Amino acid sequence: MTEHQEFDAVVLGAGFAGIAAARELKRQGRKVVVLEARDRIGGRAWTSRLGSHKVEMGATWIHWFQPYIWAEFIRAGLTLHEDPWLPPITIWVDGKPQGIAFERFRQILQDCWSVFAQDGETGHRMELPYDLDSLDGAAALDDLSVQDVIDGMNLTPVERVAFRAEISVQMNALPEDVSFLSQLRWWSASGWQIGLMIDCLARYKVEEGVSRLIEIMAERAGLDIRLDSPVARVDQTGDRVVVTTRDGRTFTAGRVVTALPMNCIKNVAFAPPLSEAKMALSHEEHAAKGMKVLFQTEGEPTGHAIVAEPDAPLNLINPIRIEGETRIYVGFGADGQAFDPTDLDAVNRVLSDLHPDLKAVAATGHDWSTDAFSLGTWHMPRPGQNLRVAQAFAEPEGRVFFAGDYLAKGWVGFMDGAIESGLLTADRVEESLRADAA
Ligand SMILES: Cc1cc2nc3c(=O)[nH]c(=O)nc-3n(C[C@H](O)[C@H](O)[C@H](O)COP(=O)(O)OP(=O)(O)OC[C@H]3O[C@@H](n4cnc5c(N)ncnc54)[C@H](O)[C@@H]3O)c2cc1C
Repeated sequence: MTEHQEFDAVVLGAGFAGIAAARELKRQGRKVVVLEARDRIGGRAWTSRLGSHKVEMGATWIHWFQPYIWAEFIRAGLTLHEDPWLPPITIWVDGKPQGIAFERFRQILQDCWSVFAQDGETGHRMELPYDLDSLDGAAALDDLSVQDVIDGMNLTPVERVAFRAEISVQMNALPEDVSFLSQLRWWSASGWQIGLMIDCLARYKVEEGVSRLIEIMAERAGLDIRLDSPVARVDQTGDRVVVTTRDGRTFTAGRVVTALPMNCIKNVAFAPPLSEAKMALSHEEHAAKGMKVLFQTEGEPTGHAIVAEPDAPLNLINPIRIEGETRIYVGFGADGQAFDPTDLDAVNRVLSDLHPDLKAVAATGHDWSTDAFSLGTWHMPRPGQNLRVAQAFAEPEGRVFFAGDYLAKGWVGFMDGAIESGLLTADRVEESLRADAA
């Protein structure tokens, strides 16, 4: 193909960060194009189906504590769905299942989190979620792993399983692979209370689906989006940047917004090359490469919630929709390769090890970790990566700017953080385009 076009800005990636950035720039009167590798927008937010039921393969839950996504949800005029609370919980401790009441489970988590994040006499370890720069001893907190801190806690066997399982679900990774600071940031953003944190992370979702939400954002802005357009190269020459797709089309602009997942940046050739610090982070990747499976059961009298150690193929399952005799469950595990979530037999082998009465009649999921356009699930910094990401991506590289869930000041690894980053980056791009004209 020989297509060649001129723009004020080219945005790479049509996830929430890219769509928010493109919309903002278009509102400033800029000529913008969005180049998206997939045949749909939304990136890691993708509403699909399990039989006749709508399910979220990626991003799901939103909350009014997440100001950017909440504003979009309200403006879009969509409907809130509340997921049911946990049914009777079975927790696996020392290889044996035992029942635990939800209130007791929640109290264990609150107590463990309070010790973990050192509230009480010494105050919260991180008071201001949006202010990493002024956090005393941030580097030392970032260098610790979640497991390093758990090792210093004096936990009973039940507490240990409950806390490690819950925090592994949040991280979609093992506790030894994730920075302590990553989880302090989440705890701080959700008001230092377990009830609020559960509400923020896994209670309310968009009935029509997150795909519909981002489609409304793009449609209302009238964005020029080119699907099936994976970007191969970004060349900065003089005062222009030339973006080349894998099929040879070129798009020239004054600025480029790279709104790709951090893990995918390495797969685009930049000339001049990006800083070593940026490339090193993209090659190291963040830690979340876990499992999300959705499955359907029929005719269960009460339903099940199951909690197991992080190294189990699934360490938390819970029903998220009940319609008559039908239950739709979600399950999470730290290893995205543990089994194939689209293979019903494989799913049922895993479920039967967790509870003899659990049998799925349909199942689905998406392998985000080997998907070349995500290479992971939600952004989850490894030890040391929170500060390194903030430093490495603080400045653009010439005319190439960066946005994504990994660059949020607040909700890192969320749709909210992706929008926050897209908006702030668009402001910086606009400022620099105006400086050109001055
Ligand atoms: C299983 C799962 C569960 C999640 N649960 C939640 C949740 O409940 N709540 C929540 O808020 N968040 C959740 N998230 C996280 C959320 O999906 C992300 O934080 C957010 O969608 C990231 O937006 P983004 O724009 O930064 O990146 P992305 O959505 O990944 O967008 C980047 C875009 O770049 C495209 N791209 C990649 N490479 C190229 C290339 N070479 N050329 C062109 N385009 C390219 C991709 O296809 C993609 O569309 C979840 C994610 C997953 C995977």
